[in-house]
Amino acid sequence: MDQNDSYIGEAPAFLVEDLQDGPLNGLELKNGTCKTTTTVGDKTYVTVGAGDGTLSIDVQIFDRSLGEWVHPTVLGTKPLSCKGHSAVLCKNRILVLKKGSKSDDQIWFLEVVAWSKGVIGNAEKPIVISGPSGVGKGTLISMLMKEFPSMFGFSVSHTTRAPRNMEKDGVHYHFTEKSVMEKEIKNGKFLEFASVHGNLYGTSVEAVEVVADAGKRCILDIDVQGAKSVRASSLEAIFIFVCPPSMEELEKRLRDRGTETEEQILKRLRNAKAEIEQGTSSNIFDFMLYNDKLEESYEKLKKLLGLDGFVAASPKSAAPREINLPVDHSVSKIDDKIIISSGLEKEPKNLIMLDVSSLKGGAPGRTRGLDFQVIGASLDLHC
Ligand SMILES: Nc1nc2c(ncn2[C@@H]2O[C@H](COP(=O)(O)OP(=O)(O)O)[C@@H](O)[C@H]2O)c(=O)[nH]1
Ligand SMILES: Nc1ncnc2c1ncn2[C@@H]1O[C@H](COP(=O)(O)OP(=O)(O)O)[C@@H](O)[C@H]1O
Repeated sequence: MDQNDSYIGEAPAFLVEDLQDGPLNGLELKNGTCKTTTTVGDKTYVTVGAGDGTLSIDVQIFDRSLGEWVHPTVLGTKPLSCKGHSAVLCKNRILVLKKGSKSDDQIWFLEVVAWSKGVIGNAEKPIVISGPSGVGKGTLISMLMKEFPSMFGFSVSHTTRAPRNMEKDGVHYHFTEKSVMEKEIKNGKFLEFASVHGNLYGTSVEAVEVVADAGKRCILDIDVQGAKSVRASSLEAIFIFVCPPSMEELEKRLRDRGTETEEQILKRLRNAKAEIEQGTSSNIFDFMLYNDKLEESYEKLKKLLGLDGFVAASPKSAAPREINLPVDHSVSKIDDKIIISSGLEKEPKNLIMLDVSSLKGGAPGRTRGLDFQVIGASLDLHC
């Protein structure tokens, strides 16, 4: 087997020799340019990349107390292939710097053991909107997205229910077979999922990441069980519960929408009572929004989100700053600062100082709150 061809669970002899020499935090192994080791307690995490840029980064764990390799289940979306990588331990997570990758794909965190992409700066909290079927969640969200298209993005859920006439796969939902979705749930694809009105619904980690990566604030339309799961997750969000003015009005809206069978309407109305009870009595939600007169409710929603008086055409907040990571580099750590220096001896030393003191969020999702400073002139910095 080639030295770059090791798989999780298989321990090439040279690697074991390297590992038994003692902790090698963040150093690249002498025998394998694309493997890095980081020791956390008894375990040495070996991140294995490919030198030829064709394989993605894998994780192997060597349990030093047992002298054995452990087979890890690694959650989260894996980083794509790169031309090698560096690794350094910080704040109980392993910071992985990818070489030769796009500027928005260079920094990753391996959170023992789940991947989360490192993003410079802070994004606004996602918004979770819940409420009974027919109360007007979709209508209010559409109004918001229409008025502020560059500010908000919709988290496209997966569901096993059949599409309605006007619904498009990948836009309103990812319409999925039950067996496929159950398998994906087991594989850790979902941030949350629930059985609602007899069908499975779930928010994939990717659905939220895609919106955040586009620099937009994510809106999730999910039921109360889903909101409860998100509350318990690492995703920090604002939770809004939409209430109908009365059960009669809710029934009227559901019937007038004309998208459900009589059986489905009755099921949704039965479930609405429990949802309203839970939504209004639990501590899950930060705000209650009574959707009586639509225009008034929409104005209230904008106010909750600090958008009243906001001019939609005004320029977006400053674009995120990007690091231009030198392909050849070495990494060291002083307190909460990671020092990345250009590895080329002939070139003047260029330093990037990555500040990890304000890290927020994490797997599954994105680790935010990174800041950096460039010390040295010749590194390209896109601002
Ligand atoms: N937990 C969870 N609930 C979801 C998700 N997507 C949609 N829902 C909820 O499922 C319920 C039914 O949605 P849908 O079939 O589109 O019907 P509608 O609410 O009448 O438009 C609603 O309460 C949605 O908020 C999801 O990803 N997770
Ligand atoms: N404030 C309101 N007053 C009257 N009808 C409304 C109001 N809000 C929404 N509707 C209508 O009620 C129906 C259900 O709204 P919808 O947004 O699909 O609900 P949900 O997404 O919560 O299931 C739609 O036909 C919509 O046009």
